[in-house]
This record gives sequence, structure tokens and C-alpha cells, in this order.
Amino acid sequence: MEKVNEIRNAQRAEGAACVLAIGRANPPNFILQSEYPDYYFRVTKSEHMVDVKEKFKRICDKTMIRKRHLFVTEEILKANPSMITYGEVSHDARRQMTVDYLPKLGKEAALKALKEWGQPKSRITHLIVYNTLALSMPGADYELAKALELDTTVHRTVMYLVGCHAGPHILRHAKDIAENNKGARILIVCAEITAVNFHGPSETQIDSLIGQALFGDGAAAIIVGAEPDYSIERPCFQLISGTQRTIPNTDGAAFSEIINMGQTFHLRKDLPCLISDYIEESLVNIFKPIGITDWNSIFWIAHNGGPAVLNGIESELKLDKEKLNVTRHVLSEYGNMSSIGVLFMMDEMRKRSFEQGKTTTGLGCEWGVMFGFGPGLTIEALALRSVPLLD
Ligand SMILES: CC(=O)CC(=O)SCCNC(=O)CCNC(=O)[C@H](O)C(C)(C)COP(=O)(O)OP(=O)(O)OC[C@H]1O[C@@H](n2cnc3c(N)ncnc32)[C@H](O)[C@@H]1OP(=O)(O)O
Repeated sequence: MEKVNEIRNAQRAEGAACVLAIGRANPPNFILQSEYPDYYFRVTKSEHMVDVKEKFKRICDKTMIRKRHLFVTEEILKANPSMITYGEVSHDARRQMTVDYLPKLGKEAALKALKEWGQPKSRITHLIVYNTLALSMPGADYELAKALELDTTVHRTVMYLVGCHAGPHILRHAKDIAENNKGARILIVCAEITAVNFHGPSETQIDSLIGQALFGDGAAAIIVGAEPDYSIERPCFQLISGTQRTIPNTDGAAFSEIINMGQTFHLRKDLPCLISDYIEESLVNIFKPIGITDWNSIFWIAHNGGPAVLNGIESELKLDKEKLNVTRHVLSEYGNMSSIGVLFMMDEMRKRSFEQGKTTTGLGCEWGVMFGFGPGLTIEALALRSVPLLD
């Protein structure tokens, strides 16, 4: 027993896991939201659906999105006409696109994170890869490890189909790995493209239209480790504690499945209210041990599911308007990138903090929250601690 304890103690790291570098990438193709309704109904050959187009215009106008990066172009749709008609069998084409492209986009983000970190790739001990539909065996984790020429002893983990709370969800797992494996350096790569769920309009599936107006494509890579070597590593946030909560009886509030037509999603109209009704409970859960009850005293990295969700959170928690500025900026410039958005926000927050001369990477606040939600309904929250910015 003593021997086991000795081994376990030697395995553990001291102190909280930290974010050591962040990289991000988007497909080069982007579209302005103001032009999207005309584009979308033209490329899906749906101009005859006049009322649906008017509704789609109203939805797009209210998304608070300026532009979105999208892998799927008009040329790709011309080459894959089965993707444009709602309900048509098109799974194989979509799966192949994600298998081919996601590791490339993920690699772009990962190379940026590795460059910022500045350490030899051989120091990466774990790789966690997340995406929605790059389904193959070996999977996207294997392809990425190969493309990045990581050591063959790297512990690979691949995750699929978590939902939009995958950002804090994966960071929570990375924290557990880092703090329980002395010297571990975990490379997380999340990549999402809407090739999986791009569908032409349907007169009956209006919630699908909501998704067509909101979702965007991107990839983010984060390096996590405990006990940073301050002579060569520059942590930007500490990962303090995480919590997950399933909201009872909300199974269909956000629902998605992978079927012959690709990924479908269903979003109930009361979803924004459900999130705002339950968010405070998660905050209390993670901030009680820290002694924080004023949600305006922390910095905010919140999954930007849609403006109605953000408005609901803001009003429920009586947040000052500027608290969700970074969140709203990422929504405006990239759309809802599912798991990726909060990781972009983390990068944006530290950069803004530096540019604006703030005292910490959390825009001057010491403590902050990363918050996500997804099917279940599941709420995931992570307490973060910023680091001081020294000049
Ligand atoms: C994938 C994951 O794991 C996690 C996720 O992020 S899932 C995505 C979560 N996001 C959402 O569910 C979207 C939340 N909704 C919103 O942000 C906003 O309602 C919105 C941008 C869609 C519209 O903005 P709004 O200010 O509410 O405008 P509003 O006029 O009420 O709605 C516009 C139209 O959309 C319709 N609509 C809104 N939500 C709808 C829904 N869930 N289903 C069907 N129709 C809907 C409205 O009925 C309205 O139709 P009319 O114009 O014909 O009246």
C-alpha cells in the first residue's frame, strides 16, 4: 500500500493546470451575413420558397452576426448536389469532407499553438482531438498526430458529438490529466465544419433554418500543463474547477443525430429561457469555494449559442453590458462555432487585455468563467483564474 501511495504521489503534479498557448484557424472562405439569405436560397435552388426566404432574412437580421467562415462553397455544393435538398441521402459525401479537411484545419491551429509555446513537439505527452463527423478508424487523432509528427508514444484521445459545451468539457478533462500526470503537456485540437449539417431550407423544419443562420466553421488548439516552467513557458489562464449539470426533462430542447441526410438538429424555442433559468446554479457550484457571488466581478467567456441566449443570461444575472463584449465579438465575426467559440474567446480576451493595458489576462479581473451548453440539455462551467500582465 505504501508503495502504491509513493507511486501515486510521484505521478501527481503540484498546482493547477494552466493554458500555455492558444492557436486558431478558419477556412479562408467567408460570407457576409447580410448577403447570406440571397446566397443560400440561390445555391440551394430554393428561390421559389418566397415566404421561407423572408423568414430566413428576418432570422439572419437578428443573429447579431456580421460574417461567418464556411468550408462549403458554391463549387463544393455543385459537386455534391445531394447536400442541397433537405432530407436527401448525403451522409457519405459529408463524412468524407470532414475526414479529409478537419485534420488539415486542426493542424493549422495546432502549429500556431506549438509555435507560441516554443517548446519541442517531443514534450507533448497527450493529444485530445474533438470534432463532429470525421468518423474513421484510426480517427482524426491519429491523422493529426501523424501530420504534426508527434511522438508515437503520445496518448491519443478522440471525442465526438459532445455538442457546444465541448470547449469547457475538454479543458476539464485536460486539467484532470495535467494535474495527475507530472510533466504532462496536453495538446487539445477542436475542429468543426458545417459541411456535416448544411441543408437546404425546409418549410417544416424552421429550427434547422435557425442553425443555417447561426453556425460557422473553425478550429482551435490549446496546450495545457501544470507546474509551468516560467523560464520558458508563459501561462495565460489557470483552470481551477469544472462542473457539469444536466437540466432535467429537457431531452429534446437541443437534439441532433447523424442520419443518412447528415447531421440534423432541433432547437426548441424555449432553449434560451432554460439556459438562463439554470446558469446561476452552476456558477454557485464552482464559485462558492472561491467566495464569489457577484457575477459582475468576474470575466466572462460564454458559449455564443445565439443572441437570445446571451440576452437571457445577461438579464437573469444582471450582467453589465460590457461583460459579454468578447463573447458577442466572436459571435459577430465567426458565428456560433459550436465547441470552438469559447476557445477563440479565451484567445481574444488575453489579447484585448494586453492591448488595453489591463492588469490581468481577464481584462483586469482575477477570476472568470468559461460556460457552455449543449444537448442534454447540459451546462458545463469552468472556473478560470487569469494571470497578471507585467510590462
Ligand atoms: C449545438 C449545441 O450543442 C449548442 C448550441 O449552440 S445550439 C444553438 C442554440 N441557439 C439557439 O437555440 C438560438 C437561440 N435563438 C436566438 O438567438 C434568436 O431567437 C434568433 C437569432 C434565432 C432570432 O432572434 P429573435 O430576436 O429571437 O427574433 P424573433 O423575431 O423572435 O425570431 C425570428 C423568427 O425565428 C423564429 N424562431 C426563433 N427561434 C426558433 C426556434 N427555435 N424554432 C423555430 N423558429 C424559431 C421566430 O418564431 C421568428 O419567426 P417569425 O419572424 O416568422 O415570427
